[in-house]
Amino acid sequence: MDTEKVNSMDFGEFVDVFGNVTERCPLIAAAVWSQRPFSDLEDLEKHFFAFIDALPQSGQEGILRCHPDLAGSELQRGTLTAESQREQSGAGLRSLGADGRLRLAELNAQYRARFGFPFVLAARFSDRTAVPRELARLLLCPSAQELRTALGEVKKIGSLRLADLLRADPAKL
Ligand SMILES: NC(=O)N[C@H]1NC(=O)NC1=O
Repeated sequence: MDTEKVNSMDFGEFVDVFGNVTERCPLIAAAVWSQRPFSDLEDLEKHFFAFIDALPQSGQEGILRCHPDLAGSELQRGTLTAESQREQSGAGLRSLGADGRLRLAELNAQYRARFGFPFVLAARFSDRTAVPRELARLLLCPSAQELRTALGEVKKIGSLRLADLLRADPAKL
């Protein structure tokens, strides 16, 4: 899909296509549509990220809370969004054994209790061994930077999703 195609999309089509660039936050795509025309992928991405950066802390935490747990029950049930299901499955989280799932559930719960939002990590840059290791590491870090770190992961996920969409044939979306 080229930039011209993106710029020609009406509001409904744009939100249908880009609504899950940020997991379960179609409002961001709805706002970004008003910023067209976009010069290229980088420009489009810049608008998504600028929207996130401009939110108050409560909005940024809201974005994090829209993310499903890594290796949570939705992954096992297959009820995640298509993107999330692919990312988590690709990282091998679906094939974790019962012990691995339990350990991650415990770490996810500790993280949520400590920071007040769920642990978010770009699964496509990770795997089932690295996810619990990273979670355990962050639990020992000072909390001041954690919101910024987590939003960095949201942006990595968004970048990869945007790149996939722009590579895709619009007829197959
Ligand atoms: N919690 C969390 O990080 N969820 C996600 N990460 C990712 O790459 N896909 C997700 O659903």
